[in-house]
Amino acid sequence: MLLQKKSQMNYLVTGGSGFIGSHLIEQLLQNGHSVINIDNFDDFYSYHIKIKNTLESIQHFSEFDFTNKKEDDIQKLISISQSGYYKLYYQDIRDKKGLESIFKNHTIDLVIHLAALAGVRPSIERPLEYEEVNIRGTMNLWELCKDFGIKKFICASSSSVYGNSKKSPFTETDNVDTPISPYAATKKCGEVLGHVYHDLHHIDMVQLRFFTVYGPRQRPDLAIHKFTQLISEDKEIPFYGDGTTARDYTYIDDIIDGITKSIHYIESNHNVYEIINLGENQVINLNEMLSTIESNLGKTAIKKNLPMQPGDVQKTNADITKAKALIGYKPDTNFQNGIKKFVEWFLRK
Ligand SMILES: CC(=O)N[C@H]1[C@@H](OP(=O)(O)OP(=O)(O)OC[C@H]2O[C@@H](n3ccc(=O)[nH]c3=O)[C@H](O)[C@@H]2O)O[C@H](CO)[C@H](O)[C@@H]1O
Repeated sequence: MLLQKKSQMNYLVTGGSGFIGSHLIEQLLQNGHSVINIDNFDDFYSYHIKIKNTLESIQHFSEFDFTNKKEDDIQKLISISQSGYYKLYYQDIRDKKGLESIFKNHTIDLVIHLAALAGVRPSIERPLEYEEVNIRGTMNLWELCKDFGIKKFICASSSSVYGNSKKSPFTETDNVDTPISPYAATKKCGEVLGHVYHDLHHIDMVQLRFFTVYGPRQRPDLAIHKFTQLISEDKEIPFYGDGTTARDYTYIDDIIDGITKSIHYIESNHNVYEIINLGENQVINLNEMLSTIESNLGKTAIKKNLPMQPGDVQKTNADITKAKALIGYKPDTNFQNGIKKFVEWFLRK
């Protein structure tokens, strides 16, 4: 269980049972802070994975006996995870009343908002739900920050806001008026509305543009995890396009470094509104990504070639000059090492 350390700050993390959130909470707790986790255990992927993420984030390593009744399992998780330093709320950010009772019960120094409906391609099927969660849900949090006087907010944005920009690498001052998926548009909208709350209500804000994050606990729908799973089961992988689409894949430890440095930055400065790219500034195409996984697994993929998917951008590449200069961001995981660590985790889990 948790180390009982002196608490320094009270952080509210939304989406704290997800991939990035659970790593962040683990780090914050290890640094002696108190954390409130709000997560709705959305069925975008199995709640079992989110329960395991949560337990790992609080360093609870005993077996969890799943009843396979979601509500019961989550209640059990809540009862074993609560401590003086960690509180888990099974709560949807669309439900403002529910959120309000949490804000009433706690003194919160800073919100780190990671909860979202993620995934570019599913957003084309369910655009209204993406709007409800990613825009209205986010506004609910800002409304409550306004009402409860919470002045520090870090928000997850995405490299997808750059759309099919031909300019490379992408800098924060580039025009991002041409997103190509509902998901990307909701993230851009979050940046814009966030500025309104900063300007009108003096909420200091950092918007982090994450570039396709991977590593242990990666979401199972993201290509690196999905390919690794399918190859290991000798199943076909859906391979979109001709293999030339490319991403600035970012290792989870570097993202956590970027978030914790953003926390330090926002806590030490006033009147802040910043958009910051968090990537590696390293472009890997789909062919290279696949061959790196294959060589780490010691297996060859069975490829099912499919057309490029609507909403998918051709290439991403983060200019991280601003992140380095402003917050001291220092990513240091190259793709080969990152995949090696990911596959080791995958084979262990
Ligand atoms: C450029 C962009 O929008 N990036 C965002 C997007 O990740 P991505 O869409 O970049 O991540 P992904 O892992 O889904 O896809 C990576 C690469 O794999 C390809 N692929 C994917 C799945 C599959 O079954 N077969 C296949 O070939 C896909 O075409 C792409 O070239 O969404 C994430 C959240 O969900 C983050 O917000 C990323 O910043």
